[in-house]
Amino acid sequence: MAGALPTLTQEPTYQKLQELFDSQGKDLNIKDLFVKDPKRFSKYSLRLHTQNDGEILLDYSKNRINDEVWDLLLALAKVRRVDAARDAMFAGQHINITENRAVLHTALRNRGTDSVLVDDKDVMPEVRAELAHMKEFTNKVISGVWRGCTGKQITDVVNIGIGGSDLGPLMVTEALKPYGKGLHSHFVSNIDGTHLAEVLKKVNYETTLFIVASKTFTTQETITNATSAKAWLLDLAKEPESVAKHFVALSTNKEKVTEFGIDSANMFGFWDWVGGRYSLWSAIGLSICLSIGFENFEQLLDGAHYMDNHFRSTPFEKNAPVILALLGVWYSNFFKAETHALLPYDQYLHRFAAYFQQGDMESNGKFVSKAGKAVKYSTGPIVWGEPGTNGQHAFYQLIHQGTRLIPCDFIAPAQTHNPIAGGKHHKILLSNFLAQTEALMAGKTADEARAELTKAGLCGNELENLLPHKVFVGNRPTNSIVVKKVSPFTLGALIALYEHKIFVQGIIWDINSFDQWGVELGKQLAKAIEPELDHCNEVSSHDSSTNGLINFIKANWK
Ligand SMILES: O=P(O)(O)OC[C@H]1O[C@](O)(CO)[C@@H](O)[C@@H]1O
Repeated sequence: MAGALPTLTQEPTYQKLQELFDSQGKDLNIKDLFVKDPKRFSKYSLRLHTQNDGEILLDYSKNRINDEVWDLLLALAKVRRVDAARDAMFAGQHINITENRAVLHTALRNRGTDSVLVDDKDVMPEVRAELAHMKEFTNKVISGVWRGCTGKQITDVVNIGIGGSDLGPLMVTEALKPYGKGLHSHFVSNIDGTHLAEVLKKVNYETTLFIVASKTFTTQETITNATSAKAWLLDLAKEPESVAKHFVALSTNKEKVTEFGIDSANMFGFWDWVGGRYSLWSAIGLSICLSIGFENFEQLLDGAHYMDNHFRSTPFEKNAPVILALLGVWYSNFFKAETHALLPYDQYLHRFAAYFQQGDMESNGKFVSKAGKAVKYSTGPIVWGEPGTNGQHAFYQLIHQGTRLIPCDFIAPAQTHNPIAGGKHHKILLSNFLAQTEALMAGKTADEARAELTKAGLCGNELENLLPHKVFVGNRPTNSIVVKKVSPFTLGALIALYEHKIFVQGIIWDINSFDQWGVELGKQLAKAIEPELDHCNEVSSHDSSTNGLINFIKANWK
């Protein structure tokens, strides 16, 4: 067993990177680098050949890196033993140390014949059995064999879950709408009664299937929403037996599912080695199956498996997740970038950034190392984004001319599912994507701006006053990921690409990317406050702000 690693900032390769950053890295200009090296695009881009859905292009040439920086970043991945950590994950070791669990969402999409061992037991037979159960159920519902309590065919599916039990299924269902099989999908996550109430207004109890998705089956929001949905059904259907026709559960907790009143025959299971934010590949993906059909769900798994193999077997310099991770480290730790934008140029991917807010921020939003020591460097960035071109008309001003450095990933499909107006919309969309990455990189100099203003007829003070506002400093880094089309396969590959990027960063930062203790404190305090809202007396047990807020609400809410 190799010895312990030094803390990241004591790592000689990290220190060399710091020196390189100080001496030249911080001043690298992407536009100049392109002028100096006509082969920059081919050097800093990758084409991944998939078996059936075309190539995936990753262009990372518009970054503030040169060969020296890049070699050192690749060396950093090596000295931080990313390869050993990756192999430990795939081998089912208990890398989630604070919960003493394996991390094996990759087993859920292990499409080969290999066994995957967790504590010396091959988990693949159970994984395959659960997939078979999902397939059987999906086919029954879509074909109309499974019927509601009055004999009518199911038309609407309501997934009740939150966090990983909501965001993944919702994002994928939206992304793959063109593959829909005709059922209407709805998602209820928020404890705010409005969320459930608005969905219930749209559905008919006779034709609605509720999927209660919760790994633990103890999450307050989900159990409260599911209980209210069950009461709504029973109120209309009158018969307790109707629950069996209209409720299924996705969980690791059989006991709680039964306690809730869902027959274990209508339960789809998974395992503690599937983290919530990595669970869309498990039974948690049932709402995806019902939306796009089981074959397409399998394609999604195939795409992720393809990326798993790429991550496992490709040298770091050609390894897409490693490349994205290292670029993120370069900007977070050396340029001190605070955020990272995900900008899909595809309306179907409108929940992609929201999905990876949990994927990234719940994984890498940690301030202590695996050994429990406070780290002295930045870890996970703030992840955000909206689809293009909406973002352009909202926040791109700040990306282009603000005072902060915001590395951006642009994601675009070469083909659209909706080539309306003879493909005009898609052509405009793609032109915007291409123009944005070019503009962010190249900027506009004062001379260029001056020439433009002069051409427009401005001169004298008027020109001089406007000039500084028209300058774009450029040199804003972007990655571009282009797929042939957003298909189940390419989407699966894209999601796995980001999952592994997050993994690699967690290894470099020496944090546990697989727990989420940071969500617990608020939950604990909410439990204490809830009964206080019922008391008639004013509350005085908290700080004066919290007391003031509670007492104001109590005085006004009825
Ligand atoms: O699936 P469950 O157990 O209801 O948990 C939902 C979500 O709650 C969290 O534990 C905390 O937000 C997430 O990690 C998880 O995805």
